[in-house]
Amino acid sequence: MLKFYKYQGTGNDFVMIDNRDSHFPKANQELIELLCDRRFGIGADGLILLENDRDFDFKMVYFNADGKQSSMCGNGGRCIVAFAKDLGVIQNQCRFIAVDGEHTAKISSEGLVSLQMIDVDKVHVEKKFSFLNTGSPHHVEVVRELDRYGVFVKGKAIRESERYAPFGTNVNFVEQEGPNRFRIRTFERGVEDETLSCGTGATAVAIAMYHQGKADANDIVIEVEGGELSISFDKRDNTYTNVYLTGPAEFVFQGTFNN
Ligand SMILES: N[C@@H](CCC[C@H](N)C(=O)O)C(=O)O
Repeated sequence: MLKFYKYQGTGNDFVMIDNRDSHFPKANQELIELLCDRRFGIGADGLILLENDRDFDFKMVYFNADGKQSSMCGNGGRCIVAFAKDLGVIQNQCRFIAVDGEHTAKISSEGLVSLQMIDVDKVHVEKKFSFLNTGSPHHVEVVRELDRYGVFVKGKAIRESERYAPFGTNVNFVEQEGPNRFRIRTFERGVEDETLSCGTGATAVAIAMYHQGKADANDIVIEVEGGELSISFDKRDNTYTNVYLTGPAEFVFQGTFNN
């Protein structure tokens, strides 16, 4: 019997496992895929292990719904902070280690989790899109009529295109809603579908829009299908630093899985 917890951050949902005693068989890709399966398992966009680390409050190990370990997950990072607090591992602030390095985070009195993301020193800008890495790789493209946009078909084609082979990319389609406010829809690598939110994606869009002069504040609101995220940063010598991703991260339910 496997004890699990389910969390979500703006609709990006995760199976959380307290793996401080190292009991979880993390090489078992089929099991992780099954746990994330929405019909035969618990259902989630990804699975996250909370583990002990000698130098940090905890370690985050992230797997996409396809069962493979992947790059950083921003919403998952915010959710594991809420999970660590619920387990009593931390109080309202922490320092943890993930695949892309060290992260700090704070939980506000309203329960919003603010997660420091990696610095970004490269934004590749083309006429029709931009590409940057915010812990995970992101293609960012401004489109019209986002509501009716073919996110699945167009996102999948870009994700699988020669340009991003062999590793692929996440794909964000963006529409400006107002000054320093954007709405996005994201096709996620490893889920191979549109998700309701992507934290590293929202961060990438905020930085890409600022970088191209479509935003002029260093605090940007990103509306995602599952809610609202805000991204703040400083720009120094062409590097985006003190990048913070802020939004809700909530416990949904817990249970045991018969494996
Ligand atoms: N949902 C995530 C991104 C997770 C990683 C991504 N699917 C990848 O493999 O690149 C987020 O909130 O950042």
